[in-house]
Amino acid sequence: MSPLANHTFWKMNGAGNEIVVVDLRASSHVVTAAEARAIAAAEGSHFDQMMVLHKPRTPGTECFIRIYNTDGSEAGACGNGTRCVAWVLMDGSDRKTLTVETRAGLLACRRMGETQFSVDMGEPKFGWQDIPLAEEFRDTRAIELQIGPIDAPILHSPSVVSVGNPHAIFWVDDPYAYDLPKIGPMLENHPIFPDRANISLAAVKSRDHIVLWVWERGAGITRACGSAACATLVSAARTKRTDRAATVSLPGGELHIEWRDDNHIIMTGPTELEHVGTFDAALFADAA
Ligand SMILES: N[C@H](CCC[C@H](N)C(=O)O)C(=O)O
Repeated sequence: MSPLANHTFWKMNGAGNEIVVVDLRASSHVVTAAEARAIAAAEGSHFDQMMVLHKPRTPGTECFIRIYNTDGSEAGACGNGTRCVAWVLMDGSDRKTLTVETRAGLLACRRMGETQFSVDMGEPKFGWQDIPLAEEFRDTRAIELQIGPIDAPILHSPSVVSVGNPHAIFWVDDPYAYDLPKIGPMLENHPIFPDRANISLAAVKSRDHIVLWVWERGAGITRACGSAACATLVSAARTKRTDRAATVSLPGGELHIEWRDDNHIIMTGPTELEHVGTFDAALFADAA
């Protein structure tokens, strides 16, 4: 029995990151920011990210995905949500691989187990204009950015990178020792980030283990952020803090990230189905 088949709405999570998947491949409707906010606010359809599937734009892909944050803004990448989409699209078949498209490009997905999926998140971009930053920084392994008193900053010198969306990673001993719900919004909206940024606090525990807590652009604190895990691993490897593969422990679970020699980042992790339904307005008031 395939648990996901014959529906157009799925409430899922990826390592605790709350994901709604909506299939609009049979429709030409494009969800507006206001609609996304209303769906996020309704009981039964709350999400950190909503993955809306549209008809494919590129031959060989299953769909074009629009990714919405809780605040209605759109993102180019969502690692945990992409794993959930892979499960939805592979469910009920013996397919093990498929490709989807987002604003950030094509993503190849692979089934690794019943509910375990890998996504090729593509290549990181380290150039300041690509992230983007508001001013030139030649070296994005550590940029001049700090909060707190000038002579005793609370956080400083993050690594910055784009993995389809912008990330800043601050290296700390214990992520949970900081008031991220308070600090996060200030850094997310700092003028150095013209498109805002996802803000991570990362503790390197060993060459292959990182503990991570994330304030997400447009969504706030989440229990896991796949693209942040990717951004953190490549930044850690680039600054010689870790090797090129590591387990990243987030509040909601663990992701395995590998930065391959061909420069692609492979993220592997769990997905979970919470409930299914049909995409119509009534659903959002009372999801089964
Ligand atoms: N939770 C996501 C990231 C969502 C993207 C986002 N908050 C943004 O860049 O606007 C993930 O698993 O990768």
